[in-house]
Amino acid sequence: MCRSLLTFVRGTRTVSSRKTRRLLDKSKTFHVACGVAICILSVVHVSAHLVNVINFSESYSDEFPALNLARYRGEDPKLIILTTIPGVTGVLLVLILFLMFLSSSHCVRVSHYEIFWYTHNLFIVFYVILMVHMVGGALKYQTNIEAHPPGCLEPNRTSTERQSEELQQGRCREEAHFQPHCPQTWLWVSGPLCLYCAERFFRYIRSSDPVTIVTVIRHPCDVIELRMLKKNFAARPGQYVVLNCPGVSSFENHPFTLTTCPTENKETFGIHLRVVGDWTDRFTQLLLPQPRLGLEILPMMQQRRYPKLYVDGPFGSPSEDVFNYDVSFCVAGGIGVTPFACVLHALLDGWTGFRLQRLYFVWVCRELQSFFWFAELLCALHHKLWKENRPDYLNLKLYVSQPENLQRMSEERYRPLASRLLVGRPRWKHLFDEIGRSNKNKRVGVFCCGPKGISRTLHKLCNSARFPGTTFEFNKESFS
Ligand SMILES: NC(=O)C1=CN([C@@H]2O[C@H](COP(=O)(O)OP(=O)(O)OC[C@H]3O[C@@H](n4cnc5c(N)ncnc54)[C@H](OP(=O)(O)O)[C@@H]3O)[C@@H](O)[C@H]2O)C=CC1
Ligand code: HEM
Repeated sequence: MCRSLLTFVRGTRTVSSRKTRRLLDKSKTFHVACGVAICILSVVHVSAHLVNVINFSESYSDEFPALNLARYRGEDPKLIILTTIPGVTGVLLVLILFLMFLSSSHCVRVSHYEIFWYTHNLFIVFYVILMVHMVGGALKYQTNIEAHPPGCLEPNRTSTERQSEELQQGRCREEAHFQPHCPQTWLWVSGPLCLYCAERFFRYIRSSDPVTIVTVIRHPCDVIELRMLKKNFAARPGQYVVLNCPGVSSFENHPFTLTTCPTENKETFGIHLRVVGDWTDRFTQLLLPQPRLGLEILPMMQQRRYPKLYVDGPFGSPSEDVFNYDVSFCVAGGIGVTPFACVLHALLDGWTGFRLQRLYFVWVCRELQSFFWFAELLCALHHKLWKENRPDYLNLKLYVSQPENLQRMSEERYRPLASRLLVGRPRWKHLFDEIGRSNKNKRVGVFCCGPKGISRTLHKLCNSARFPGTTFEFNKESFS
């Protein structure tokens, strides 16, 4: 989960193979797998120690008192657990893990992300207690094996059986001595924990300066465009940032894909956010207070004062690899267009510098108005490619899924879009067949960002191998 480290690795050319780079997309999945494994193995560990504590109570050893955890034979196992360091810390670890596991379920993360986030940060307490868990010295090993070979008889115990030579051999010279195991947890935990703490410290320092909000634009269908400025901020198309606006909540951080990145000619970077929840709603009210009646020219002293805004990131995502295929097929659903908007801006700035030779771009929206979020950009790129004699570089299709919302894109300047406008949902199989036929023996990168239904359908089609001669490689966008 060291996002900045993963972003750095994704950006360097050290990881050049697509297969290895795709592993970077799986960082969160890998983490969840480890987290679930920790929980399952913790259940095994705890069950074993419950049997263990009963043994400690029932098999109290009079012969070797140092080995006992119970204070006397038959001591209540619950008392042993609640009055020893391994017992108390073990109970706390189970409680923390249980809380983390419950709060990191998908439904909690989708509906109450902050509950997940704050419970998940208990991991710091978890690791500290884990280091203390072993200091109780419950598990011991014998230190004087030579002087007291395991199984030999007490040195000062007379025994009637002391007849045979080998028994005489077996006699030991001193009592058995035992030593607690040295705690080794810190050996396993300190490396990853230091790496992660360094990552969080780096992110804290980097995001401590507020950004300057340069422009706020209201778009159709409840979308707000925000253009910002931040010293030394650099980003690549496809990356995302995490916003924190103390005016809304100091405790909430929300990820948004960049729709424009800083370039040599333009320092600002931008996002498009759809007002769909309480945070975006409150944030939008702070950015654009309710329009006043009529047009008011504010005196200089009352010019717009935007809320303080902090940006953490940028962080990498699969969409960065759109440029690393000869042919890429990008599918956007609604506001899920944001990662590809940045890609289109980069192509507009200069499409010749990339490995990418052809881009199929399908964008599905409920209302026609949504396409106006990036209509200028799409038309500008279309005209540039025609002017530079590569009209086949961009294959664009726009779908309005709710036909009743269909009006006309009547303005002349949007003609390139109007002629590529289709009604209803795309016929994905037909699209794949068309792309497969035009790109025989090619590896096509399929990128999807939007409602889960779309990515599931595309993922299945990519893995269906229905298109002989063309390999479709699925890359699902998510805030990794
Ligand atoms: N970087 C990232 O990870 C980002 C992710 N997103 C995600 O993108 C999504 C976009 O949300 P929103 O703008 O509300 O999208 P909408 O819910 O408005 O859906 C957009 C379009 O997708 C269509 N659609 C839905 N399912 C399918 C399907 N199985 N096959 C074909 N078309 C389908 C809908 O058609 P219909 O009208 O028929 O339902 C609709 O026209 C959100 O879930 C958001 O989380 C957004 C931005 C960035
Ligand atoms: C029990 C099962 C677990 C699940 C399902 C789970 C799930 C997740 C998810 C989905 C994220 C990503 C959050 C995001 O990107 O917004 C995450 C992040 C993280 N998890 Fe877990 N986790 C689990 C257990 C654990 C455990 C046991 C630990 C440590 C003891 C842990 C430590 C972390 C850390 C440090 C992060 C990084 C947060 C960040 O920097 O963004 N997780 N976890």
